[in-house]
Amino acid sequence: MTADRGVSDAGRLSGIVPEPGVRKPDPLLVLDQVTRTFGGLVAVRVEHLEMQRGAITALIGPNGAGKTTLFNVISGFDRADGGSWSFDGQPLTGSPAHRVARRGLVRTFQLTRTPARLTVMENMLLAAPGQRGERTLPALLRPLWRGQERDFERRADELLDRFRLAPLRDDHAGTLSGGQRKLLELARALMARPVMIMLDEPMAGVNPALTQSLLGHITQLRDEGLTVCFVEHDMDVVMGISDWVAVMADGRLVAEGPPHTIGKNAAVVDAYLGKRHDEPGTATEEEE
Ligand SMILES: Nc1ncnc2c1ncn2[C@@H]1O[C@H](COP(=O)(O)OP(=O)(O)OP(=O)(O)O)[C@@H](O)[C@H]1O
Repeated sequence: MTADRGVSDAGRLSGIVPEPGVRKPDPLLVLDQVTRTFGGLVAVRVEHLEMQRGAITALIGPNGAGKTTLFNVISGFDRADGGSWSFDGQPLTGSPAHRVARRGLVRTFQLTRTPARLTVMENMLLAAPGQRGERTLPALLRPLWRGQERDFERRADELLDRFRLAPLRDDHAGTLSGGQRKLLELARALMARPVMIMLDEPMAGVNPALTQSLLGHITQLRDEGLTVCFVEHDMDVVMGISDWVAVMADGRLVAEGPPHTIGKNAAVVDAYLGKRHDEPGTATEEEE
């Protein structure tokens, strides 16, 4: 996980034509003709989308654009009706969540999934890869398993230190603030040493101070070589940390480009204004 390659992976996006479906110099995740329908509703219909390795890609769009559904499909928490996608050059289409995670693609959820009655450390260990335990492991191998447990605990402690959650190690997750839970969710996602993380609204419900801290952590992870895709409604956050922005509306990819180009893009303006004209705006839209 190092970005020490002369020009960073994210930097290699400069000069790419900002148009939907454009090819990237070193794509890690590639989607083709991905569709997901619910009854008669087409929630996702993405013709082609590439996410650059080592970059932070923001996935934005009005409410109901299909962002979470796309996350669910790719990460194996939902099924697609059609299409294919690959990760690091190998097919990933239709892989269930545990296999997707094993391949190095881990996602977080809009609403955190940190079991409240478990301690922070227990939450971390629950996210360890493999989840090998005494039930599944023959008694003879138990010493090996204990060794693995110690490795996981060491990894968990490193991450809790990194995210300044170490003092809360033995507290129940339920006692954490919304922002601390988001940090824990991020730390949990990193237990498996992923190649890419997909974060669904990582800043939602986080106070401004912790938002800054989370943003710093995400850019630092990118600088270490991690590929990041995140869904976000807060445009300051999107403009602040993303290397590239992909915009969805009505299930389709309607625009993509560097953050500074997106606000001026007619398709993006249409997507948001259309939404605003059709129905009462959301709090986020009204703030813009
Ligand atoms: N399980 C489901 N059953 C039926 N319709 C669904 C389901 N999940 C999503 N949808 C619909 O699919 C469309 C896309 O929803 P999705 O949640 O992916 O949008 P989004 O861009 O993530 O929105 P938001 O920003 O509000 O989270 C919406 O019209 C939504 O109502």
